Amino acid sequence: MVLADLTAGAVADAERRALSRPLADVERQALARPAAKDALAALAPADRVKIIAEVKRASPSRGALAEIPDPALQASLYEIGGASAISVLTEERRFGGSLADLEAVTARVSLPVLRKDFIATRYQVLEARAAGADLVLLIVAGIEPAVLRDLFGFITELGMTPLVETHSADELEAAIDLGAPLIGVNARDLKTLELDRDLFGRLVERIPDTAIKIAESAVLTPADVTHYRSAGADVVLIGEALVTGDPVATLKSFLEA
Ligand SMILES: O=P(O)(O)OC[C@@H](O)[C@@H](O)c1c[nH]c2ccccc12
Repeated sequence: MVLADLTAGAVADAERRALSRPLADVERQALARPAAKDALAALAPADRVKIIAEVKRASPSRGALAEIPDPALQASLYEIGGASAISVLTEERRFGGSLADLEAVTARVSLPVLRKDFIATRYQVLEARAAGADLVLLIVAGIEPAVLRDLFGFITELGMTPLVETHSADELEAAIDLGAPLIGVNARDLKTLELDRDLFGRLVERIPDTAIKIAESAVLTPADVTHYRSAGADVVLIGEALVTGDPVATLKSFLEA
């Protein structure tokens, strides 16, 4: 199962980092950071669709996408192009990301930044804040309910915003039970890597209007943005199209869709 392997790998990598950077140190660095940015304000529903633009080098389903020698430059182009928030993939093994990428991006942009990884421990959450992240992804299918609840509370306590990702009606129920303010529906099933572009449209009516509705994955054209927007997405999260094309021009065409 891809998702279980990705999560186990990400946790093992974090445990390895913890040998040279103990939790107490990361915690001190996390607490020394200026307050996290207000992601809910940045992503609040508006009369136009909003975009979370992702720094993404590769993925298990799509292989290598782009080298991105300067992730901070990539993110600053997203900011210029009109993105409302930035996502940085920090998973190393299959997505080619790193915490260094996250730190470089948070140092450069003024938009809220999401740590996109397979988060299953408090240590990883502290790493995110220590690197300047404002949001942290939690994948419902990737962690036990008790861990999901604990990490959701911990992220919130640290002043960050959890983005709770779902891929089924049951997972959506779990996100709603938590009171998640940002709910994502990923078109990609992280257990099989299959894509279901219509999943968002089927699940969206179950999401309460108190939550911000985010459609994730598989946006390659302006028509894909329109597809999610007309289904009810407040926000779309886009990676591949922005790293393989001109980021500013692509964002512009998506925002005008
Ligand atoms: O590159 P795309 O198809 O535009 O997708 C971006 C984003 O949705 C995808 O990277 C993603 C969504 N949820 C995830 C969870 C883990 C890793 C990656 C993801």
